[in-house]
Amino acid sequence: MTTTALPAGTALTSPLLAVDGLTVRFRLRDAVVHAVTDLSLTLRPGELLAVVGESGCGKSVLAHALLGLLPGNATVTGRARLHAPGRREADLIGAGERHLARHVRGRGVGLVPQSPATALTPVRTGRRLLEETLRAHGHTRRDAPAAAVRIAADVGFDPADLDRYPHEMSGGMAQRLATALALAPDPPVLLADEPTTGLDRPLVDHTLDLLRRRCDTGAAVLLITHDLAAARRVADTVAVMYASRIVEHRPAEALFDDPAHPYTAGLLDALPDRAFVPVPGHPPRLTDLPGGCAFAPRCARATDACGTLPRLAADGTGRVACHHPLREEAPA
Ligand SMILES: Nc1ncnc2c1ncn2[C@@H]1O[C@H](COP(=O)(O)OP(=O)(O)OP(=O)(O)O)[C@@H](O)[C@H]1O
Repeated sequence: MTTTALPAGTALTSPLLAVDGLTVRFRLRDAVVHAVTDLSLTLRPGELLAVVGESGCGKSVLAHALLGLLPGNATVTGRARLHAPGRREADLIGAGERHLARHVRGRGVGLVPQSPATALTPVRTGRRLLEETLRAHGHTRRDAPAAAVRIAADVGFDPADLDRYPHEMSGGMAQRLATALALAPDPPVLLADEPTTGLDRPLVDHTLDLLRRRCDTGAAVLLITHDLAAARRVADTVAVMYASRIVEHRPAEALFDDPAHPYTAGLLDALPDRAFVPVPGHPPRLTDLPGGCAFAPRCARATDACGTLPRLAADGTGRVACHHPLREEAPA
């Protein structure tokens, strides 16, 4: 298992969430999908960690593994522990469904799902969904209605639309309702999986600022996003995933100004306000990963050394898994 090095600049408080060596495999009839491999990270109070990477690299599976939401063909190994203030430490991987449902999902770790339209119960209005969630988490029958209106307004959902059913909502409205539902129990850790999908620019910024404010009051957010501009706007730390593994992890400013992994540099070069050149080639199939560095076939810096798997090693400000990193610092 990889040791979790703390990116420099991260506060030295105890983590709310500590993930160590998390690995997820899906069994298919004639293959195994390597969806998440030996993934270690911590999330501290006040930290907004953005997890970025191309489609299919394992970001959503990571979030679902932490909440015990994977289907029956998944095997999950490794450790993930939630240390919420004032509560008993929870083992997210070893805990049974009953414990996760009662004590972890919602109140300990909230999830803004990637496809809210399919996650929302279709036969209840937005108001009913929100009020029921609030009442399940300590609000009284009397104060839940006002709290529902307040939370809806906070996420930019017009309270006048709360009596709509999910199928009467646009994708963006469903997205905001899903965010309101995840925030209603006030969880210390929030996993937000592409929470700005379907929103126009002002609402994207509104949602990102809302997540930032949660962290500023001591909660922690793991933001899964394709949108590097979003990560740059609000993240304290960024973990870049490639083909199921973290390949770089460091404070956002250092990562955006001075990336070490050629893949990170490629993602940044693809931004419209930079070179606007996509990373050449395609990610490998997760059923057929090479033994060495999975990025090597797309990497201009690859050499024979890349035939062996690079270790995710600490460097000056964070961690990188590369035999030929772009930064000056020698691995620590
Ligand atoms: N139930 C499943 N059975 C088999 N493979 C699965 C299953 N669920 C996910 N996968 C595979 O796991 C890999 C990681 O998927 P994941 O949804 O985490 O990607 P992602 O990085 O979140 O991508 P996106 O940004 O497109 O959502 C993909 O190859 C996906 O096809």
